[in-house]
Amino acid sequence: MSACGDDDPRIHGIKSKIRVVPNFPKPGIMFQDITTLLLDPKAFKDTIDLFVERYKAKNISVVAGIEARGFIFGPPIALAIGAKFVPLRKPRKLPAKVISEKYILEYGTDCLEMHVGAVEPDERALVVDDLIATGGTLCAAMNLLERAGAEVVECACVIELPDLKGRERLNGKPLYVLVESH
Ligand SMILES: O=P(O)(O)OC[C@H]1O[C@H](OP(=O)(O)OP(=O)(O)O)[C@H](O)[C@@H]1O
Ligand SMILES: Nc1ncnc2[nH]cnc12
Repeated sequence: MSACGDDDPRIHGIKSKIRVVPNFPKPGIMFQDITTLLLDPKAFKDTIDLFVERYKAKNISVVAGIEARGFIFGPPIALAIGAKFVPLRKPRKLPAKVISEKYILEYGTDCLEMHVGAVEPDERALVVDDLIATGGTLCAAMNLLERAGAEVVECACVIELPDLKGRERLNGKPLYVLVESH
């Protein structure tokens, strides 16, 4: 599911504020830079509002945000829909007992961790990040939540790189994005 096909006038404004930086952090990568979106209060608010409108009546109790850029978009969504926010962090950042999931990136490998006890069995979870590329990060995030017994209702990203076919790694779990970049 994507809002790209919608005729919501806010989508064009959001897309226009995402800066594309060629060859960062490696040759051949077209880096989608959301820091320029954050510089525009209307485009940033429109981004949050679109997610809040979609999720406010879906009975979601936990928004899980992926380090680092999911920490920008996840908390305002969580506050607006009345859900708790759970950070999914890179290794050795969380101080208490964690569960971990390794994954492969477009440009390397990494691991996500979640605090044990942050999520209760049967909670309804939304996973938030800025971008889906290969889908490895979202897949690891969903695995963490499901290992804790939560139901992942949907994943939500600002940007999808559809050419990398990340959706195919989500095992049929719905993904909602605002803009696509080819
Ligand atoms: O779909 P995938 O191929 O898994 O890639 C998507 C992930 O890559 C980026 O994060 P990155 O790992 O660069 O970390 P950062 O946000 O800490 O810079 C992005 O913010 C996503 O989390
Ligand atoms: N092209 C890209 N731009 C920004 N973040 C990314 N994460 C993985 N691929 C990316």
